[in-house]
Amino acid sequence: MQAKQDPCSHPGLMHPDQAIPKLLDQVQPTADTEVVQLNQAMGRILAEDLASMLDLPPFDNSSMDGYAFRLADLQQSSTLKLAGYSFAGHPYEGEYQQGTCIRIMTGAPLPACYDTVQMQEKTQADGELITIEAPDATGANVRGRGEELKAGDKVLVKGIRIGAAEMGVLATIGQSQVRVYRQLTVAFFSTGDELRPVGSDLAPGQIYDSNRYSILGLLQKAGVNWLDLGVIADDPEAIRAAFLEASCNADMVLTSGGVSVGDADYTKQILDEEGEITFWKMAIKPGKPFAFGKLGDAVFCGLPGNPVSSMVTFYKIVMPLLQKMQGLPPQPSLSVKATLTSPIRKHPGRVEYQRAILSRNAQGELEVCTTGSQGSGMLTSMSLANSFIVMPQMQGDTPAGTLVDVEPFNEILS
Ligand SMILES: Nc1nc2c(c(=O)[nH]1)N[C@H]1C(S)=C(S)[C@@H](COP(=O)(O)OP(=O)(O)OC[C@H]3O[C@@H](n4cnc5c(N)ncnc54)[C@H](O)[C@@H]3O)O[C@H]1N2
Ligand code: MOO
Repeated sequence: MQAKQDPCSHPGLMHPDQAIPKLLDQVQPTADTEVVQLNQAMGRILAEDLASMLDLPPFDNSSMDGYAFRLADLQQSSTLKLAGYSFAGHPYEGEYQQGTCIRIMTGAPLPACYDTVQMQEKTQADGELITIEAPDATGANVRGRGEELKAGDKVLVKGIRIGAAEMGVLATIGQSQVRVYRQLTVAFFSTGDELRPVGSDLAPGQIYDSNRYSILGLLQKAGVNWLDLGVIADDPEAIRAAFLEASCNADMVLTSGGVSVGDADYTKQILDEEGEITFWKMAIKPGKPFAFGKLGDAVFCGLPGNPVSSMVTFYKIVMPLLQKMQGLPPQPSLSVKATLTSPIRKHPGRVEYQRAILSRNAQGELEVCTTGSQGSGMLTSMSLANSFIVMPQMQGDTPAGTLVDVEPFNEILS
């Protein structure tokens, strides 16, 4: 018997693997850049390749608290005479004398002509006479000038997002300012007469506007400015006015709700009049009625109103669009195979992103189960999950024990 088709699917809906690259072709990376102080650079996208201005480390130095000496001197005697001190920031400035050693601290410059360091624990001090256990090789416990990087070596490449490690690397190479791409602005509004702001009372038939907050969270993770246009009533003129304001002030106009076929679903209709819808509906669950287009110079993305649909379409479609517009290269998603521990119910027709918990069993093998009911209004299915099970478009019901594709959430969703 043939599996029953997904009632929400219909022939001609494009597979996300085909549709998303087509949408990506319709947006361009910003060309605008600005210079920011290093302490403002976290999360920004680097707009230039950067080479080190210095050797790293900039001078030979000790990796241990101990004594510096010439290894050859230890062949004459294992006891050397203390000739001076080298502290981090206060190098030894005397000359090398045969048969001597220098008290040296971690990070302190290795004095010229001394070639090796022994850690304190492998030495014995008797006044100024230091007995040293010979290390295996010349250069032991020495971090050589330029061993990490030579001046002129490329350190960071254009198009990376500056994270905590990059902040440190930039400081290490002496970069007090950095050129980054302009931060994009995304204008957001939700539509729906049933929506009320959190903190207010609910009348019968009303619900809280939760998408505003889940989408705000995602936009913050995306590293863009957020222009909040609030909740717009299901009124064509109010939606039109919001679109016009948004398109004048933002690189992307993002909306939630009103993209399906209901009597009050005006978002798509008004956008058709004021701008251009170039794409509507793909074979994805949840999120089929996702809409895409242009509004003036801004890109338009219409997220379906169902709370899980809006998050999934943001993650799978809007996020890669924003990444490209920000100047980031494509960020491939990680996929692993895991064994289903409970059956999955699915109609053939759309690729499904089932919210799931990925873990390792006692044998160390990857296992996965769904978070339970998968209704696209059930936002707790997202908050319980750490991954998506990605079910192929024409797959039907799937028994426990099947090996399935799983995409662990990346930093955007965690
Ligand atoms: N006859 C059909 N009906 C529907 C279809 C279809 O193909 N034919 N598609 C369904 C699918 S799939 C989806 S997804 C939804 C999307 O509809 P809209 O984008 O028009 O969204 P709304 O109708 O405005 O809302 C849907 C649902 O989500 C709730 N919602 C909306 N906004 C918010 C918000 N900001 N915070 C929390 N919850 C929100 C809203 O109350 C509705 O329950 O259409 C199906 N229908
Ligand atoms: O595409 Mo919808 O998100 O299934 O409810």
